[in-house]
Amino acid sequence: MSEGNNSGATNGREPAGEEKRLRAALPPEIDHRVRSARILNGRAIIVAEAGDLSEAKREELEAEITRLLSTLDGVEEVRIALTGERRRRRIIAVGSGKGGVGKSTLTTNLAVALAQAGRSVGVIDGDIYGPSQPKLLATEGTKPAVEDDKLVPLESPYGVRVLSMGHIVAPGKALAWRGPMAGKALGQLVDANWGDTELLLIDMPPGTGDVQLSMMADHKPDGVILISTPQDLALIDAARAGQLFEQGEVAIIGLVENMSGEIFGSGGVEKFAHALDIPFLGRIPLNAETRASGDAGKPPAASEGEAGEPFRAIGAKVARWLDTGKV
Ligand SMILES: Nc1ncnc2c1ncn2[C@@H]1O[C@H](COP(=O)(O)OP(=O)(O)OP(=O)(O)O)[C@@H](O)[C@H]1O
Repeated sequence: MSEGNNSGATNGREPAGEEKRLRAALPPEIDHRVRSARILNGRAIIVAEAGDLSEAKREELEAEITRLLSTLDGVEEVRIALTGERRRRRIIAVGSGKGGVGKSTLTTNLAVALAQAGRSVGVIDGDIYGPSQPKLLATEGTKPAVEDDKLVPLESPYGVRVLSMGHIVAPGKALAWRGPMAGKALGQLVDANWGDTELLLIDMPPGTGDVQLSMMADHKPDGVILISTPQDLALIDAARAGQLFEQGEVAIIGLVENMSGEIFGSGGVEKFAHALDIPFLGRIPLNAETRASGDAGKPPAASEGEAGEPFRAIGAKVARWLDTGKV
């Protein structure tokens, strides 16, 4: 299938430029499926991944690509090859050393930002003892259905599916659970009927306890994002959490600084990331709107405002990591 150097003859454009031009005509939710795009003698040839799609959805995808590319200059015909390979669902854990550093807020908003960029994303609230995703993703008080012994994730209003222990057990009840039981409960959330969800973000409980260990044993994440505030103590704990994942051979996608600003300072996390040779993913300022919209179940990443911007930027890096293994 490699005809790299004789493609792009049309209009004298470089092949790389042609690929860019074709892909730019596709919305992100289609573009991220594209594995190659080129023009050969007026014919646009697109290879796209569709293993996770039903037959009807594959046809829709083909029709949409054809419709969008047919209008481009120099494209007389569109040929599409859909690869049937079913993509494996990816799991990314969001972890921190300390509680209260904004791990849940990051998980929610990252999920929303990635969903808006066309990914099919689910959130699992791994914080069995203090679940916050039902509130953050506006699904409080809703119970998931069970089909064939599996939980059916809830659809949040933001295009992200979600499952939390908070949807299943009465508030406070899980507090009495011992580690192994909590680990098992988390396993049930991961093994739920996630359908065509391609990415699961797991809001991990803080620290390095039993739940983390059983997660590594049973549902090893593909990567972990660590979050910390700029204070030294939080950073030291974050490094410890990072070590646990590293020992489990889970890739560290990078470190996020939260609550940057006058109170906690700014930039400390980036320096720390460099020192540990971990990619730095970005900085989320301390922002009253971020707190208020979290409490109201309206993630900032769901609207166009400034408070959503850092999450979109981090989301773009995570998307790159998913596609290329680098941020
Ligand atoms: N950048 C920010 N600006 C303002 N408030 C924030 C920011 N990030 C998080 N918060 C607020 O800080 C509190 C703790 O955040 P969050 O629940 O996301 O942290 P966590 O690390 O998940 O905590 P826990 O370990 O308790 O689950 C919440 O009230 C949240 O709204």
